[in-house]
Amino acid sequence: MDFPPPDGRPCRVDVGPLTLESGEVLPEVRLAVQCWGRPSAARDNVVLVLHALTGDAHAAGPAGPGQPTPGWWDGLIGPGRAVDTGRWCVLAANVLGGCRGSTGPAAPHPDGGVWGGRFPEVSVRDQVAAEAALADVLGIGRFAAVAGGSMGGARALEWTIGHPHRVAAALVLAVGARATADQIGTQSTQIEAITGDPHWQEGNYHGTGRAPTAGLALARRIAHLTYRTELELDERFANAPQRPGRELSAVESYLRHQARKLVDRFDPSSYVVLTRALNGHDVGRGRGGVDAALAGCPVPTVVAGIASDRLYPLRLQRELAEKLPGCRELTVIDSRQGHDGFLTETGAVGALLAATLRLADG
Ligand SMILES: CC(=O)SCCNC(=O)CCNC(=O)[C@H](O)C(C)(C)COP(=O)(O)OP(=O)(O)OC[C@H]1O[C@@H](n2cnc3c(N)ncnc32)[C@H](O)[C@@H]1OP(=O)(O)O
Ligand SMILES: N[C@@H](CCO)C(=O)O
Repeated sequence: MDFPPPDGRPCRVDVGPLTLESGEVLPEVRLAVQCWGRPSAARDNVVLVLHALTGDAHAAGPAGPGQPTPGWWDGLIGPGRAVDTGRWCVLAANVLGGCRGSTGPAAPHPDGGVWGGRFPEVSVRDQVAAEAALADVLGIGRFAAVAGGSMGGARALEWTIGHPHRVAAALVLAVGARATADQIGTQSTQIEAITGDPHWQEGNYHGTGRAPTAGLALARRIAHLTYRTELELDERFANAPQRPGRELSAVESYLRHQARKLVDRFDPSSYVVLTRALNGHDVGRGRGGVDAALAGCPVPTVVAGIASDRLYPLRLQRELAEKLPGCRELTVIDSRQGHDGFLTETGAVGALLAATLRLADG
């Protein structure tokens, strides 16, 4: 098949059927893809960038019609940028289970309806298997690099452990080897906010005119608090009201705004499917445990975390750096923005990408 256009134009790629970790088979998997720069004849200069929970294939470029957010690593990808598209070809795909063009609960079922509540549970490993099938279809034997933060970091790590021969170098950012009790605790609370919404309808709400948007809004508010820091929020909002004399606090207004923006661009059942996948993230599953899985991974890797990240604290990246034989450096990003630093700290993330590509150059 032809490679996606080099100017970031969205396209969809059929990657065929996929057998999931659970044994269930998804009969037709399609991934929404964007690409910047041209692949070499050998297709050995392709860098796979992996988005986080609510991201999509739009890693670079502005927001626009049909594209509600600017690229999540915009500023890092392009001519002369950290990932120089004069040299590298950058590929991004919306994750399996997502709602931005890839096969997921809001996508068409082969019977002509919508998957809805019939969409099976997928794991981070299944998501990587779908990306590996995409690489097969596009004729990419080995990525020059895979890179991602948060859920994108979980997939980057799964790539290096599950498909080490297909990755020359990796950036694993703001993630750990498995979900922690704290993450599962807050994330399962978010899931319940959605599935407990009277409009949830067992996930079969598409086309009914009623969707669990109140649940999704609540989930995002809970999540957003875990993405930022106590200090940042207090410095920005303290205990101020949104308007003098009004009851609504500024931080509440801010969280409502974040929630509204997500509700406008994201499907609640995708949020549930992807959050469940994150809750099940565990590189040690079926591989003799975390230590054995990490010890068997030779891929040259840059590991990084954010000092103020309370969702994926630094101890998790320290563990990765200690136990991954291929880890070349552990970088700590100093940011007041907590977990979201993997999106907002452009300068530091650019340096990490540059370091990863130096590893790819051998
Ligand atoms: C994984 C992915 O990559 S997904 C694609 C990109 N990510 C997202 O869109 C995820 C959702 N957004 C975010 O998580 C964050 O906005 C980030 C990480 C992208 C950016 O963070 P920051 O630049 O620090 O933005 P911040 O958290 O301050 O939010 C700014 C918004 O809050 C609004 N805001 C600030 N204070 C208030 C308030 N008191 N009341 C209401 N709204 C407020 C601002 O007007 C601004 O609105 P806008 O985004 O509509 O322009
Ligand atoms: N802000 C990010 C954080 C999750 O890692 C997102 O919405 O995907």
